Amino acid sequence: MTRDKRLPESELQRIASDLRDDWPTAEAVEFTEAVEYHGTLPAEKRFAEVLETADRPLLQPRAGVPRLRDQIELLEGLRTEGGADLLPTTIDSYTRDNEYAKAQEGLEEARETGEDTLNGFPAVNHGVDGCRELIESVGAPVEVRHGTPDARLLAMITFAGGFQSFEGGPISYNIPYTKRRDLAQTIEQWQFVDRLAGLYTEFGVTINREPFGPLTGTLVPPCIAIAVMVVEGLLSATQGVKSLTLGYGQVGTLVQDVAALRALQSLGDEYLPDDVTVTTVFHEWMGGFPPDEARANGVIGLGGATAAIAKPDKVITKSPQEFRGVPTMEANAAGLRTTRQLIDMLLEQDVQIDGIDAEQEFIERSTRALLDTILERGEGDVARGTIRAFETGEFDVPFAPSESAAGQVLPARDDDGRVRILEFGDLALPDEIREIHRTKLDTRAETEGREPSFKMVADDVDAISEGRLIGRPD
Ligand SMILES: CCC[C@H]1O[C@@H](n2cnc3c(N)ncnc32)[C@H](O)[C@@H]1O
Repeated sequence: MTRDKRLPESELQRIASDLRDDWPTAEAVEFTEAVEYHGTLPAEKRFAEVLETADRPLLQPRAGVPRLRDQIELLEGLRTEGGADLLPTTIDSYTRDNEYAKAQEGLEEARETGEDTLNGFPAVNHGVDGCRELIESVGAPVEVRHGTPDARLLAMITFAGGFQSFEGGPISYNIPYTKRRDLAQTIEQWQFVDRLAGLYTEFGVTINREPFGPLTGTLVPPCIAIAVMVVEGLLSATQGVKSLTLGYGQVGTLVQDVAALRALQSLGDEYLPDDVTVTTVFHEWMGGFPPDEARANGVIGLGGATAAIAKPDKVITKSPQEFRGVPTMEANAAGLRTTRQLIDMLLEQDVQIDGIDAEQEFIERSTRALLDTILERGEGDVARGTIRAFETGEFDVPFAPSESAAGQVLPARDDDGRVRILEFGDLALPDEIREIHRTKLDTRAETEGREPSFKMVADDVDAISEGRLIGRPD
């Protein structure tokens, strides 16, 4: 039975040795040697230290191409042309599905043709030495960004390869990313990842863990996103992780985004153990982008402005080519500079906005209601409680492809553009909270002369890519 219990070292070793059979590059992973290797890295490569000592929000893009030299060139370009403070390595989608043989084919084809045949960096195929060459060749700390439900081998190899930050979690990389993965199974697989990160930490190499805050990336109610972050943070902390960056995806409504980021930090500090350093990361809008690059820059600029007011520890930036997909280095660098411009212009201003405190209190009250139910369903065990609450629908994520989630929750924006809940399903929110959502959606319905309905949800999903925030009827 899945429990929120620290994985015994014997279990960690057994699983690691089984995983070695999954791809030949795993042979090179040797824990003690890897700890020594990390010890040779200079301070400016230590991810947690750079993040946790910064005096302003740090900027980090997403970026991943198949070949090692190209990845090095790309990351150095984003650092020097874009001003990235922290660097990513976005992993390809074959690797995310543990399809290492297909990733190998793609890598070999990329090497033959010079084409980017994969949509990311196949770190398992590059192996420990390839990862180390990458880490040594770029001028900033690097995080593994991916979307892998079973990320155990990827963690083994990238941790040994010098990476000191790793995105994802058992809910945030299951519910939004897969259809049939069993939640209990992904919780256990991520307990391995977190125990390995915890073990490196105990040997003096702090591995930063970043649960994936945006979830399905479109109109996710802040209380749901934050509840998932706290749950994944608790599961990681049990395994010995001491550096946690909780994430949140911009919804585009300034007051709600600032309130949500403040609630995220406050609830993270409250629920997670005192010896864990909790930081926050703000993902610029993860929904559909306008095709027009000037408008796309406007969306990115709003993200920068929001970050300047809310002051998260980190911002994941977007590019003006988001509508098209994977950006060029130049466009990705431009997204970094646009964000930086807004932050640098706004950061020192004393901006007072009414309504943020009230929204933050509402978000915190709603998040606590969800977390209380999860802990109650698990009789104090957050792993068990999470599984049960998803089974009953008391915990749920809108638009989730996963069969582990009921998928009954439907969000829609209120008259102010803030994300509210139209359909609750069995979500564990009490009536007085549900009433507030309904009242706010009724106000919008009155303004628009229509009933609150799924049509509002559909209109809101496309609104920003169409250049506005709320999907008002024409
Ligand atoms: C949750 C991830 C979605 C975002 O992740 C970006 N993304 C995906 N793959 C790459 C890549 N290989 N390089 C740069 N950005 C990438 C997409 O554009 C989107 O914004």
